[in-house]
Amino acid sequence: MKIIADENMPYVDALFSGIGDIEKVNGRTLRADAVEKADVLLVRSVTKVNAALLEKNTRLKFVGSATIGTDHIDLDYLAQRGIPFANAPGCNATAVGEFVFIALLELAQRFAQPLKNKTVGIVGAGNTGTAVAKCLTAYGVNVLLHDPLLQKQGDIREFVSLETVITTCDVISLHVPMIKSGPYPTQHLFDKTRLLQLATGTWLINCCRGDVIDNKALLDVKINRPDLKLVLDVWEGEPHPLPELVPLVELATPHIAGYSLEGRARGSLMLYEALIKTLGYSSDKPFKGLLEPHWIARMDLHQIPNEKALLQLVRFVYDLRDDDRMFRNQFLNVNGFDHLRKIHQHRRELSTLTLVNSGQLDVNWLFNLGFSGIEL
Ligand SMILES: NC(=O)c1ccc[n+]([C@@H]2O[C@H](COP(=O)([O-])OP(=O)(O)OC[C@H]3O[C@@H](n4cnc5c(N)ncnc54)[C@H](O)[C@@H]3O)[C@@H](O)[C@H]2O)c1
Ligand SMILES: O=C(O)[C@H](O)[C@H](O)COP(=O)(O)O
Repeated sequence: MKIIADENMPYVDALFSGIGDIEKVNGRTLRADAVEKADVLLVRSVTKVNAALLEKNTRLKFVGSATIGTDHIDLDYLAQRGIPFANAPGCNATAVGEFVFIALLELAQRFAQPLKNKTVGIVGAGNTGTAVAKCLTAYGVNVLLHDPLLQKQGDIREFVSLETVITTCDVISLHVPMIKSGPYPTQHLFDKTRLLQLATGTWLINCCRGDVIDNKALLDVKINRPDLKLVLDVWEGEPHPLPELVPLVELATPHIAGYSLEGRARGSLMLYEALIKTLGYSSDKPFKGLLEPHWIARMDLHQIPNEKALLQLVRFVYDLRDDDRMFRNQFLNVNGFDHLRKIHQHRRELSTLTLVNSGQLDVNWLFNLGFSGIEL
C-alpha cells in the first residue's frame, strides 16, 4: 500500500509504517502526477483535495486531513467517488485555547490593562472557542459566546448576538470555520462595516481562517485606529500576508496557534485510528508513547501567582514572543511562512508543567487552566 503524507505531519513513520510504504511530500505544491499511485493520502490545510488533484488516481482508499478545518477538501467530490475521508476535530483545541489565553496575558502586560477586568467575546463556540473559554473562565475572566448554529441546536450554554459581542466586548476572539455561503457565512464576517463598529480599545484575535476578516479593510481601519490591538495567527493570502499589515499587529504568527506537539500528535493519531478502522484493522498505538518527555518536570508553588507571575509561568512552557519574533524576521522571504511552520517543534501544552502545591494554596484554578498539579 502506498501512503502519501504531508512532510509536516509528525509521527507518520511511528504510526503508519506498518501499514504501507510512506512517501513524504510538500503539501502546498502537491499535484495530480504525484498522487497517481497513492492508496492513502494524508494532508494538512495547505493541500486542495479536489478533482484536479485526484483526476489521475483510480485506487485511493482513504483521505485524511490532520485538521478540524475542511475548507481545503472537496467533500462532495470525495463522496461522489466513494473515497472515505476523516479529519481530526478537537486535536488542536487545547493548543488554540492556550495560545489565545497566553496572547491575552502578553497584551495585558504590554498595555498595563489587567486581563481579569476584561470581557471576552468568543465567535464560534465549538472545539477551539470552548477551549479558549475554559482557560478564561478558569482564570475568572467574563466570557460571552456567539454561535447561532449551536444556539439553534439547543446547546444549553448562554449565547449573545454578534452585535452584542462587537459593541460590548473588550476582546473578540474568532473561532469559526471558513464558510462561503448558506445562512451563516463566515467569509469576511468582519468586513469594513463591522470593523468600524469595534469599540474603542478593542483587542481582536483571529486564530481560525484568514478570510474571516477582510484583511485589506482591516489595514485601512487599523491605520486610523491605533487604539485597536490585533493578534493574527491566520491571514488572507497565506503564505503571503499583506506586508503592510504585519507591522501593525501586536502578535503575528504563521498559522501555528494549534501547533503544540500534543495537538499535532493527536491529529496524526486520529487519522491513523480512522484509517485502520476503514481498513478493518485494530489499533495498537498509545498516544503517550508518541511524545518525548518535556524538559520541565515540576515546579514548587510558594504563593498564588498574580497576573505578571502567571505570564512568567506560561512563558516557561511556551513563549509566544519567540514565534512572533521569528515571523517578523521571515514573513517577507518567499518561503518564510511555510519554513517556520515546517520547523515548528518547540511548543508543548501547559499540562507538561506540574505545579506542586505544598503550601495548601487556593490554586485549583491553575489546574483548571491546564497545568498539571500535585497537592502535598
Ligand atoms: N490557527 C490554527 O492553527 C487553527 C487550529 C484549529 C482550528 N483552526 C480553524 O478554526 C476553525 C474552528 O475550529 P474548531 O475546532 O473550533 O471548529 P468547530 O467546528 O469545533 O467549531 C466551529 C464553531 O463555529 C460555529 N459557527 C459556524 N458558523 C458560524 C457563524 N457564522 N457565526 C458564529 N459561529 C459560527 C459552529 O457552529 C461551530 O460551533 C476551524 O474550522 C479551522 O478553520 C485554526
Ligand atoms: O484547521 C485546523 O485544524 C488548523 O488550521 C490546522 O491544523 C493548521 O494548519 P495545517 O498545519 O494543517 O496547515
